[in-house]
Amino acid sequence: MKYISTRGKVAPIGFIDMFLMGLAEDGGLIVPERIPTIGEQELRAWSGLSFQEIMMKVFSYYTNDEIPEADLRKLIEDSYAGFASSDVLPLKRINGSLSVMELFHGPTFAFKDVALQLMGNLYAYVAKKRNEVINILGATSGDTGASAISSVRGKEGIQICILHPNGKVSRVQELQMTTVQDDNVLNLSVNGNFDDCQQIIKELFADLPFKSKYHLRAINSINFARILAQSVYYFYAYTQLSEEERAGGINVSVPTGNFGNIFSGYLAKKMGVPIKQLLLATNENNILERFIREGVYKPEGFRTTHSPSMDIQIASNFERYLYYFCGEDAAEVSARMERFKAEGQLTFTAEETARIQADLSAYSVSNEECLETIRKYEAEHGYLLDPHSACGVAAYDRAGARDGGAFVSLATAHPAKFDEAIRLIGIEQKFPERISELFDKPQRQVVVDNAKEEVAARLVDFYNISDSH
Ligand SMILES: Cc1ncc(COP(=O)(O)O)c(C=O)c1O
Ligand SMILES: N[C@@H](CCOP(=O)(O)O)C(=O)O
Repeated sequence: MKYISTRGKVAPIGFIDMFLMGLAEDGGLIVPERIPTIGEQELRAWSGLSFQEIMMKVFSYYTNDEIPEADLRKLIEDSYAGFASSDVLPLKRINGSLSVMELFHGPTFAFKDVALQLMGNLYAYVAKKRNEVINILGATSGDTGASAISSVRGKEGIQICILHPNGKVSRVQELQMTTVQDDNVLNLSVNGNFDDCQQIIKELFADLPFKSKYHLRAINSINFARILAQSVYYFYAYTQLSEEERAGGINVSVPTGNFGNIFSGYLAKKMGVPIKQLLLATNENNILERFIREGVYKPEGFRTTHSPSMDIQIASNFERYLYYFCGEDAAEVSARMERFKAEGQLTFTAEETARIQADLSAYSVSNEECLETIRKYEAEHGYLLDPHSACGVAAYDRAGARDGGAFVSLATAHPAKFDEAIRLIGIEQKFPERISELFDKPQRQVVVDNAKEEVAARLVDFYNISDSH
C-alpha cells in the first residue's frame, strides 16, 4: 500500500513515511492510493474478535509489513491495556433500536484516546527503530491535546507542543493538559479560537524548511494514521451487534467537528462495513450540516456552545471527503480548494448535493436541544450523556432513519469532562478519581497571541532547550 495526496503532488510513500509526513507536503491531505475492501464473509468471521484483534486485521491491510506483525501486535496490546473497560469500547443498549458505543474509557476520558494511545506508542517505536526526531505539533479544542499529551508525556525522543484556545476549553480539559509537568510537554494557550490554532499549525506544517528543520509531526486528524485507527470502531460496532440487528446494514450517528470522526466512518464504509445511514451530528457551528443539506460549504460566525470540542468552522477532513466525491481526481480537488481559498465558500449543484446526501445525512443540535437531550436520557434511561455525545443522540432522535436496522450513536466523551453543561440542568455527577485529583495540581502553560510568528518562536525555544538535555 502506498499513500498519495488529495492534491496529487506527493510521490507515493509508504506507511511510516505517511505517518511522519502528517499533512501532505503539497498542502493536501494524505490518502491511501486505493482503499482495500474487506469482503462480507471475512467481516462475518470477525464477529466475536476483540477490538484489538480487529484493529490488527484492519491495520494489516495498510502497514505493508513495515512494522513486523509481532511488533504491531505489541503496540496495539500496549495501547489499550490502560483502558478502564475490559472490552475497550463497551456497547450500551439504550432502547429497542438505539445503542451507544462508549469510546471514552481511555486515560483522558475522550474518544481521541482510541487513536492517540496507539499513535503515541507508534511515534515512540519509530523514534527508536528509525532514529527519528519526533517533535509533535498539534492544535486542540480540548480533547485531542489532552489525549496526545497523555500518550507521549515523558517518552524518550519525543517532544510535544499543543495549541489550545485560551478560555475556550472546559476546566477539566484545561487541567488535563496543563497539569502535566513533564519537560517534553509545552502548552500554548492562544488568544483565539480553535480554527485559529489549527490555521497556525497548518501554516507551520506548510513551511517545509521549518517543518523539516524542526522535525514537526502531526497528531491531529490531518494524519491519516488517526483516521485509520478511528475507522476500527465502526468495524467493531458492526461485529458487536447481533445478526438480526445488523441485517441490511447498520446506522451510525457521529458527533463531528473537524470531520475526522465521521470521515473515519466513511472510510470504514468504503472498506466494506455495511453502513446504511451515516448521520453527521454537529452543534450550532453547523457548517457541515449546511454543506450536506444545502450544498454550500461556507464557514460562518464562530459560536460558543455546550460542546466546546466541536466549536469548529473549518473542518480539516472535508478535503478528504471532497477527494472521493470528485472521483479521486486530485486536479479537481486542487481547483475546488483554490476556489474555496479565494472565495471563502464552495457551492455544489443540485445534482452534486443529492450525491452528497446519498453518502451522509446531517442534523445540527442547538444548545437548548443538547441540554434537553442530556436531561431526557438521564431521566428516562438513567444514562448520562456528555454534551458531544448528546449531539449524536439528539441527531438520532430528530433525523435518524427508522426503517429498521440498529442505530449506534458514538459516545465521544465522559460527562465529567463537561460538568459546566451538566450543572446547568441541575445534575450533580461524581467525578472519576483521575479527574477529581486534577483540581489540586499546579498548571503550566504559556499564553500567546494568535500569531504564527510568536508560536514559531516559542517552538524554536522549546525544541532547542530540550535538544540540549
Ligand atoms: C468529545 C468530542 N466529540 C466529538 C468530536 C468531533 O470529532 P472530530 O472533530 O474529529 O470529527 C470531538 C472533537 O472534535 C470531541 O472532542
Ligand atoms: N475536537 C478536537 C479538534 C481537533 O480535531 P482532530 O480530530 O483533528 O484532532 C479536539 O478535541 O481537539
